[in-house]
Order: sequence, then C-alpha cells, then structure tokens
Amino acid sequence: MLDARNIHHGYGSETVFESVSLSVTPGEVVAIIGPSGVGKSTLLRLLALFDSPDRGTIEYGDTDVWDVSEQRRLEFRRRIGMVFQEASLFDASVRRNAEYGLRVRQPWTDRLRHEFASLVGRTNGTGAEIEALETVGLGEKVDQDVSSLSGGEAQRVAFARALAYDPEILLLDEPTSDLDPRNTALIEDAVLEARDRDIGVVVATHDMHQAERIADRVAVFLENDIIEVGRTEDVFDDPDDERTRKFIDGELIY
Ligand SMILES: Nc1ncnc2c1ncn2[C@@H]1O[C@H](COP(=O)(O)OP(=O)(O)OP(=O)(O)O)[C@@H](O)[C@H]1O
Repeated sequence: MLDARNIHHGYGSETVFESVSLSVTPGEVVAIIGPSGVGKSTLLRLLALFDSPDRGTIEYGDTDVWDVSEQRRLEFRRRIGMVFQEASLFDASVRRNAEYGLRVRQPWTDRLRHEFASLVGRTNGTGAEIEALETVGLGEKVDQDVSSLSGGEAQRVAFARALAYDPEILLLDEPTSDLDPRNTALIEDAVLEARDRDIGVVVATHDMHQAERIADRVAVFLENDIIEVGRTEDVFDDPDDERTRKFIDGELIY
C-alpha cells in the first residue's frame, strides 16, 4: 500500500542513502534493522510524508504522493500514524493525550463542541482512545496526569495516540528503546494487535530479537543502503547477503 522506490536522500551536501526501496502492505509488520545513524529515522520520516525525497518516488496505493496537491497529500498523511523515539506528550491527562490525534482530525465545529464539553467537564471522548489505552495496558490510568507516568507508560500513551485514530499505516521509531522487558512486551503485543486489525506497521529497531519476535519481513539497513529485505525467518536463518549474516551474528560492528 505504501511503497518507497529508489529513494535518495540527504541533508545539505551529506548523502544519507541512495536508491533505497521499501514497501508495507496492510496487516504486516516490517522491521528495519541496522546500526545507529544509518538512516532509519530519515526513511521513516519520508514514509510518513513529512519530507519529500531528493529523488525517487513514494506511492500510496497507485498515487505518487509528491505529484498531487498539498490537500491530497494531507489526506494520505492522515492515514499514517507515527510514534517517535521521544513520547512528546503535553501536560494533561492520559486520555486527553491519547485522543489528541482524534481531535485534530475532527471538523472544527466538532472540535469546538468537544472543547466546550471538556471545559464544563463533560468529555467522554469517542471511546477509541480508551480502547487504544486498554490495548497498551493503560485502561486503569486514563484520568491520571501524564506527568505522573513512568517513561515506559508515557511511551505507551504515545503509541495509544497513534492507534486511536485507526491509521492504515503505523510507523514506529525505536518504540521500545530504554524500556524494561514488561513495557517492551506490552508494546510488542500492541504492534501485533495493530497487525491483526489490518494496519501495516513499519518499525525501526536496534533490537534484532525484537525484529525476530514481531516482524513478518525484515529490511537490513547497512552501509547507507537496504541490502536485503525478506521474510523474517529467511533473513535470520538463511540470509542472501553475507553482511547480513555477519551483522546478525555480531561480527560486523558499526
Ligand atoms: N535534520 C538533520 N540535519 C542534518 N543531518 C541529519 C538530520 N537528521 C539526521 N541527520 C543525519 O543523517 C544520518 C542518518 O540519521 P538517522 O537519524 O536517520 O539515523 P538512524 O538510523 O535513525 O539512527 P538512530 O538509530 O541512532 O536513531 C545521521 O548521520 C544523522 O546525523
């Protein structure tokens, strides 16, 4: 559904990668593994349609998203959820944070009504944010202020926010770095639930075991290029590229 083809991108005169291709379809999890600084976040930002690639195309369905009006591109962007490495929450309750994506997608008249209901203390949200919070194990904390959460819980709120508005594509940038095993497991379960809901998920991760646990396909990003993409078991057990084997076995240190 989302298809990046022969993407070339850099910052100023620095090239980050040349001719990278990656796609994701509904109901699959694609993990991008690779060392720090190789360009995983840059690629996710391009897939999120935040930036346009220097060269190459990004297609949503059959549409080249950088060859249509800004309005049309915005419609595509709204079907994509992204969770960054930092949770970036605002000072309010867990529920307010989780429903944020839902609110910005409402027409302004509904938004005003919602703001008014919230002022007079009658906000019940739509229910989608509660379901998303339950999915990440925070159903008990909806009314708590986010300032009182642990780092792992805050990261789960950010995840719930992306899940709440039911995106077609979910992009996750190192969603569990710095998290303990319990929070990691909760996020991984939520990723699998998103997949079961037919969402296409792309997750950039340093953690190869995580890729092995949750991904249907794995893209190996090394030396400024995706050197191999394949089914998870093939990439881990019988890679095509010798560098993949060495990276997975820890023989290649970057
Ligand atoms: N806004 C920017 N301006 C200039 N250079 C940047 C910018 N963002 C990233 N870079 C550079 O582009 C390269 C790729 O960075 P990117 O964050 O995409 O890598 P990454 O694989 O996601 O790394 P990590 O796993 O550490 O997050 C790095 O050399 C980085 O310094």
